[in-house]
Amino acid sequence: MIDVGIHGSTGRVGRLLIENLIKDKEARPHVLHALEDFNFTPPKEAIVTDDVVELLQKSAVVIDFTIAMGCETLLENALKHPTPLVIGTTGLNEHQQNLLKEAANNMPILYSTNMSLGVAVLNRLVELASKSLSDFDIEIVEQHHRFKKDAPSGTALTLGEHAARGRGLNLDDVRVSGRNGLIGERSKDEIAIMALRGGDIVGRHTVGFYNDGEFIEMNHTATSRDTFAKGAIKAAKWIINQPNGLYTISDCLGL
Ligand SMILES: NC(=O)C1=CN([C@@H]2O[C@H](COP(=O)(O)OP(=O)(O)OC[C@H]3O[C@@H](n4cnc5c(N)ncnc54)[C@H](OP(=O)(O)O)[C@@H]3O)[C@@H](O)[C@H]2O)C=CC1
Ligand SMILES: O=C(O)C1=N[C@H](C(=O)O)C[C@H](O)C1
Repeated sequence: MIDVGIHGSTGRVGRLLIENLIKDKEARPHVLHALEDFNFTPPKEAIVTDDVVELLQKSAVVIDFTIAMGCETLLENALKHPTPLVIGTTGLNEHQQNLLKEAANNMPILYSTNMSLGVAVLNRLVELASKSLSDFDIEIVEQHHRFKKDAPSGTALTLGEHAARGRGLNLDDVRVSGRNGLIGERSKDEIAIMALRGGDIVGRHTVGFYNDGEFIEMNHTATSRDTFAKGAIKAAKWIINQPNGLYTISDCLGL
């Protein structure tokens, strides 16, 4: 039985991780890290703690769905207490992304801004389309629920990175985050990533390739957060058998 630790246990995804792990035959929710009280009843046999070191020391693998600062704390402590990690938290800044790469020298880490198979495939399709449709303008729109704290979504940024890579570009050099006022004509290489927030949208991403006389739009819509929880649990079972390094859900899915 794989003893799974959850960082972000009281969250929207954390709760689903617990619910799925309770039903799992190979893994169990063993250590639940929580800063605030649960708004549901956690499994009585699980260890509940606010100590991230205890979380790392008593888990065979830790799954993190928190916020960027929480993920940073986990990574800093994991450097001293190496443990296989599955990280889904988005909105990581440059320092936190570098910390992730440093930690991956000491333990296997799977980091994905989206744990669904559908988005993993969409990333590959976007990179191919970007390369093949070299004269098409690329625009990305993401839609999420009103509670989402970071923007644009990590998924949208990853899609943008694949689109840029398809044209030999660096997303940081060509990304447009908003348009307002007399901004002039659109440049050929720019890739816009726009965020919409409202309601209970789980996650919807549209990548459009627009040219004179025609356009293509590729869309992924998540209709249940369970998709992400199931993907993360699959990743947790996989990462514990990997050598130290930084992996994505595509590695786990064999894409
Ligand atoms: N990769 C993927 O497939 C997906 C990624 N995500 C990402 O996962 C993250 C969480 O999403 P979601 O579950 O909706 O968010 P929630 O706000 O519902 O949950 C966040 C969790 O993090 C905890 N937390 C907050 N601050 C800290 C901290 N400093 N240290 C430790 N824990 C902390 C909260 O605990 P408390 O309530 O006690 O403060 C809560 O349990 C986001 O970054 C989101 O973008 C979401 C879905 C899919
Ligand atoms: O916050 C969310 O809900 C989600 N966040 C992830 C992201 O930022 O891409 C993944 C998914 O879209 C849901």
